Amino acid sequence: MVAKCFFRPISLPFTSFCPTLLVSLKPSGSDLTFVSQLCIAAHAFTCQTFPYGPSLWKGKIPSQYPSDFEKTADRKLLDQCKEDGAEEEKAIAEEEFTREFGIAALRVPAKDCFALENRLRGHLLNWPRIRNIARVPGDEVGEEFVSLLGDSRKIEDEEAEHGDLVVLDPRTYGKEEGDGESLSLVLYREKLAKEFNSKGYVKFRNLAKISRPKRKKKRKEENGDGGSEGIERNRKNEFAVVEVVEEQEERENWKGLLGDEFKGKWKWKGSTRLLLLDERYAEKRMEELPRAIKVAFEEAMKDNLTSTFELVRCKLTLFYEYWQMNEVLETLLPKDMIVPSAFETVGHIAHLNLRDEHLPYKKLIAKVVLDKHKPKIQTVVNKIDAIHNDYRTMQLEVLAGNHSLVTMVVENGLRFNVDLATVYWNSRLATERQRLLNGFTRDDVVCIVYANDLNPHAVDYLERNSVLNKLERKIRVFNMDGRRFINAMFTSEKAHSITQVVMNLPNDAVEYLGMLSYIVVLGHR
Ligand SMILES: C[S@@+](CC[C@H](N)C(=O)[O-])C[C@H]1O[C@@H](n2cnc3c(N)ncnc32)[C@H](O)[C@@H]1O
Repeated sequence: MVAKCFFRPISLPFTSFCPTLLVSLKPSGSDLTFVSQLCIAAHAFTCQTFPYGPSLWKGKIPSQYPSDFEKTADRKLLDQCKEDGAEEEKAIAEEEFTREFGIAALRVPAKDCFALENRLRGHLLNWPRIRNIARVPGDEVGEEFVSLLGDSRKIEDEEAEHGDLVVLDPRTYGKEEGDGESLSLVLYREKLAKEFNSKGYVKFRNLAKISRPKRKKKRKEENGDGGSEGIERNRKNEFAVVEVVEEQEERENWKGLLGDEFKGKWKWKGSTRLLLLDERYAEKRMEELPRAIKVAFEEAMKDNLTSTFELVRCKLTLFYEYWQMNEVLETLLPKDMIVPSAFETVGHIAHLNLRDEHLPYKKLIAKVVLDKHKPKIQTVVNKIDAIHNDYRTMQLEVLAGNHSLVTMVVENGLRFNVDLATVYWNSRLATERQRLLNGFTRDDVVCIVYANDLNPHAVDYLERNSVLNKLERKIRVFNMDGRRFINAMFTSEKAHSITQVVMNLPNDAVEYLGMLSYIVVLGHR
């Protein structure tokens, strides 16, 4: 089961992703010691055994892909990234992140699945984002079909009524008859078809549905999409697929005859669901399973439901879409490199602060960030220089996604349009802004806010945003140097009504105090 040992400090829980807070990737001296010690502990642990749960290093790579992950196209791509300075947006070979896991499951009647899930919870698969009640194609069977073909008690009644079927039915299910040959499903279906009367499908009306391909599907086939099925078709919308592996062959036979819709219901047992069992039971037989499962099985046997309570082997396939950003990056970046695990978000923009060592891989990192946080994130940028201009705007390089740096931020119920190319914005200040608001008292409430910023773009956005939030009548906007603004305010009669001044220009604000005893900073908002 264990494919490879993988020791990466980033796997430690305290480095987990936080969408709004930019976690520093450079620990301070004392932190570093702490990290190293924990890493050693983590290494010792992973060396002995793989932790519970799915991992790109644990699952089986589907046979059509290279078995040595180190030499995949992505690895070559990385080398290429280094050579060409990561100029192009890199495509990721998503298929190479597909992993298959063998697991066991209980097939149970659909109507009982929630009760059984509750009852057997401790024994079910507990992997992130994987539901332990699984559906497989064809597990839904209409009541008419159950009574028509699936329920053994009803079939017995039918047999008594229609002598021919008594002969045909056992052969359909693969049993030998007098002549030693097993009757094909085609013959069985023909026999059923003879039961139709001239008015139409009175008795077997659902067989009409079976014979007729669905319109939607037909259209798909015309478009050339019809060939892809099973995993390929599912994976467009899903990050994981469960397949029952034991019945593959038989199912294919039924599928050929009756169409996709019925390929999973070859035994006509009625609607069923799969309860995925914990990974440690993957290879176990029924008698080796925990008592709770065996008791549930015995109860089902007593109720004569054995046909819909069985242990089956499954293949759980996880696709690129399943894996988290750090899991994908851990496999893509060089082993000794700390994986960027966090970024700041401003509206639709993810703002990275990459270290120098990441720069050769910046496009690849950005692509993974984009893939893993769509649709909320549409653009990934990296800060390319420290802020050292008066307007405090950042030099940003767009690494992936659309190139628009104009975005909408919602904070404390207010909406702000900002253009990161021309205006300073820092989502991390949201808490500080809230703290300031909390500090105001009833007596501090002023009907008019005097707002000033040196940056004309910031002032432009301030005006737009005050309109956007229907506050334009309560805000007076100025575009002046802070010193002049404060002097002007406090030499006018407006000074009498001002109780608070907020000034968030940390470097210089203190110099603007001038004649004030206490000061507020008014930024571009
Ligand atoms: C740290 S940003 C804060 C922006 C905004 N108030 C906020 O909270 O997001 C500092 C702001 O001070 C403005 N600024 C810089 N020098 C200034 C000056 N001399 N007078 C007035 N505003 C100034 C910058 O344009 C920038 O928007």
